[in-house]
Amino acid sequence: MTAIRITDVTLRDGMHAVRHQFSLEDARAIANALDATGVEIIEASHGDGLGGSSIQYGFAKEDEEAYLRTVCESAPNTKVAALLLPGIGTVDDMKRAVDCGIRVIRVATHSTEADISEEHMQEARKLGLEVVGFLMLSHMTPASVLAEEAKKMASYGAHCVYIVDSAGAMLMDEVAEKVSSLRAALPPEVEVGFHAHNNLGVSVANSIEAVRAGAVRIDASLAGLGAGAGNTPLEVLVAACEKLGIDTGVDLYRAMDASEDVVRPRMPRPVIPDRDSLTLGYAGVYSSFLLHADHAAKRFGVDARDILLELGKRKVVGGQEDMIVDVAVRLAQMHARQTGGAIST
Ligand SMILES: C[C@H](O)CC(=O)C(=O)O
Ligand SMILES: [Mn+2]
Repeated sequence: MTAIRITDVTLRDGMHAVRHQFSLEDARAIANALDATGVEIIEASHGDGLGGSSIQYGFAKEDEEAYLRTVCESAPNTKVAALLLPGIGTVDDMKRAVDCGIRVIRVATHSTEADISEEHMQEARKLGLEVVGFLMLSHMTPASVLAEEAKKMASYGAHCVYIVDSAGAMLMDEVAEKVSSLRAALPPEVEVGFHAHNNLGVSVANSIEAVRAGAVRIDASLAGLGAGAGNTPLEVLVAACEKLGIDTGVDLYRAMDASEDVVRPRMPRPVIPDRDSLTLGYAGVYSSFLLHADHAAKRFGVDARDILLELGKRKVVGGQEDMIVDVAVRLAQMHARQTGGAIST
């Protein structure tokens, strides 16, 4: 029987969907419920990883250490992971996270920039952490280049490297091609993982396709809570895997109950492919730009879809959040020129 290892990202990617406003009480309740499901790893941190709480990415409600400690204490049977984007989070942030109890670090870079993960991965290995590489916005990068980037991460000490569909822009054939390319390029002891966003409504299908192509680690979140139209819904993935004879180690009823009773009541808006989140997948834009684009659209009186389409054309990557306002202002100026009106701010 095929077996996969699931990492739940409700308390990290889900933070984007709640503007990083989970309280310690929310963290406790969700971590507790996840612990009971049997999921192997829970990722927790600001949506943009350690050190992400800032004017650029949005301030978190709670202090980072208090948040991590709460999750670790509330999930005693589960390994806790933190995300780290070099340049946002530092080696010191990682050491503090280890003091709080994390056992896995996931180091994320743009899919052509694995080299900036070297220092963080080597330090993580010295700290005895399980090390995962995260190649973000993988839809922008050809399979052969992703394989070379993944090999760099493996040489820095990664135990696993992920294809990350940050924009939810990939369909099944592309997932199969890119996951197989990593599987063929990496040493057998280095695992391949897959992280989906549901912007085109195919996160579960893509995740299954990834497993068929050789991925053994898959990300998911309760009720799909995550950036854009969310991540692969954990409970749906588990049900689909059971039907296909894929062992996830997760209790289906407990995952359903955690989703329904603990996470859905905490969702400020439905996490679905609506007109704006669908545009992310269609245009190939980083899912965590959604709420920033919605905010800029309201502020400058333009359509969020026009902002996202323009960002897609410009191939904007994570860290360029300030471009969202830039594009919104330009669209508003264009509109004002055409109608003879003024720009609202
Ligand atoms: C920082 C991003 O939210 C990481 C991630 O989950 C993705 O790229 O997708
Ligand atoms: Mn994500």
